[in-house]
Amino acid sequence: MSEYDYDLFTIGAGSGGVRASRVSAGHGAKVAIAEEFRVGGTCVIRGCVPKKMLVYGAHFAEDLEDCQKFGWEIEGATFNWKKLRDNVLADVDRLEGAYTNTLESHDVEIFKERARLTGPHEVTLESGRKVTAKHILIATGARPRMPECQGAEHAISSNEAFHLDEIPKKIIIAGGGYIANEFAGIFNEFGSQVTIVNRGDRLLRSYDEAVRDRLLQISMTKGIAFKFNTIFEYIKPCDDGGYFVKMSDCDEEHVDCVMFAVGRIPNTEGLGLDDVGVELGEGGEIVVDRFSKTSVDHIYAVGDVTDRVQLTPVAIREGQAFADTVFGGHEPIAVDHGCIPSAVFSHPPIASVGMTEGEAKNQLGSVKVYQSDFRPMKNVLAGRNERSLFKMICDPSNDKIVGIHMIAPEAPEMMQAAAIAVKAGLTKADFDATVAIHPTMAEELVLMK
Ligand SMILES: Cc1cc2nc3c(=O)[nH]c(=O)nc-3n(C[C@H](O)[C@H](O)[C@H](O)COP(=O)(O)OP(=O)(O)OC[C@H]3O[C@@H](n4cnc5c(N)ncnc54)[C@H](O)[C@@H]3O)c2cc1C
Ligand SMILES: NC(=O)c1ccc[n+]([C@@H]2O[C@H](COP(=O)([O-])OP(=O)(O)OC[C@H]3O[C@@H](n4cnc5c(N)ncnc54)[C@H](O)[C@@H]3O)[C@@H](O)[C@H]2O)c1
Repeated sequence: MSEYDYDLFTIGAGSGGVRASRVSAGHGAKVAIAEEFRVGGTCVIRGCVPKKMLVYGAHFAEDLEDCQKFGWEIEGATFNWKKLRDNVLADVDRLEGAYTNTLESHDVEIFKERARLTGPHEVTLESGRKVTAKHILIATGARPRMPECQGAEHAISSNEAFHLDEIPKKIIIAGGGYIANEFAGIFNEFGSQVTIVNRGDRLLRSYDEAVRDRLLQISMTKGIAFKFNTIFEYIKPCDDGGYFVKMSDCDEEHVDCVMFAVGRIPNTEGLGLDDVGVELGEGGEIVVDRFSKTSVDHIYAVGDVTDRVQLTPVAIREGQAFADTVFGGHEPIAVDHGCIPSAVFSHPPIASVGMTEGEAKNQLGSVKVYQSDFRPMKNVLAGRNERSLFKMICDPSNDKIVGIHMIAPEAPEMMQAAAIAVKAGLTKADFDATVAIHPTMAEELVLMK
């Protein structure tokens, strides 16, 4: 008999926590998990999944415009936001059920309540119940950061964007990263007048400059407005509805909605981490080693709460590696955080793997850049004046590809395959040796000059 109630207690049933718990249970561990909101976490409930469905929904606006050049007559087509919203939310309910079933079918006990540490091996649940575990995994994710300005409480975050009663006629989105650009595309396609307000001077800081510039130019052509180096002074409710917003160096504006998308803060407050000696970093994130172990030997942390790379597939890998390391009888497994492909589901989307041209120049000194700047065939017939851009960055000393960057329809779908080649260390010559699939956009990958 173990001296503990469980071999593993996981706090947070999101991407990282669910994977870690299910796999640990599969390895034979007795596992329980606590979730204070909904099983599935950010990605499933109010992140990647419902966001991508809205991106699909929004894209029909352009398809309906473009299809007319392809002979379709669509008179009378209208958009019903509430129908889309409710269908998306219903699918989220379905997915929550599927995640719950997965845990239950692996005999993971689910506590649908908040949990916190009250001793090195003790977890106390909201209901007051105390349980003990040999190992504890913190997988509590992150939450939207809400900047401090007068009236900030009137703004929404991405959490609320999925539940709006109406699409705002006019919306200001603060931020310039993933969420701001994705939701700007969504709201713009649904007919909102969108302004992105960024504190800094550039969008999507970690992406290649040429690709970022292309998104900015296309977004502006679509009607999205941008303000850079601008900060909020106040947000005041207006008696007739909506809000008056004052930003630095701008006149007061009236909008229906303000959304903050200025980064996410790790959920570490009120967890009792200090009391048991778990070290936190400057941003409140849990400090971990290569194996996701915290400063306390039997306490681990994975996913956004560690603020390494805030992406679902990374949280899942960290959860899997933890489970295999602690309960799978493997040698300790460290997740490789190098060369992680990523995408921004803007309109059009961006996708990237490896170093940007700037990063490669800093690291390698000189680089060889190949490029393809083209108008996709579908856009030509549709009369849509939107050009796509592919960039390949190579190390001139050995021809190895160190980065690929794209902005194009379906760029994330193409990038997943291209990223395998970059991760495997292939060269420009390997791409040149591959016959194109014609006519596709992806063929530009093997035809870059
Ligand atoms: C709008 C949006 C869009 C996104 N789109 C993408 C995308 O397209 N691709 C991508 O890869 N990533 C995307 N992300 C990021 C992705 O969602 C996260 O990186 C991922 O969900 C992190 O997983 P996690 O397990 O660390 O945390 P989470 O999934 O956030 O799970 C943490 C869970 O812990 C629970 N919890 C917190 N504290 C406690 C407590 N004390 N007790 C009990 N439960 C607790 C929370 O309720 C939550 O369910 C997006 C994020 C957002 C916000
Ligand atoms: N497609 C995806 O994979 C995807 C989608 C959404 C979110 N995510 C993850 O979630 C994380 C959080 O997304 P995010 O968009 O909130 O953050 P982000 O880190 O991508 O971008 C934050 C932006 O806000 C700006 N900013 C900061 N403070 C500001 C202020 N007070 N006023 C105006 N602008 C301000 C920053 O300059 C930056 O451009 C991302 O880093 C990403 O890891 C991923």
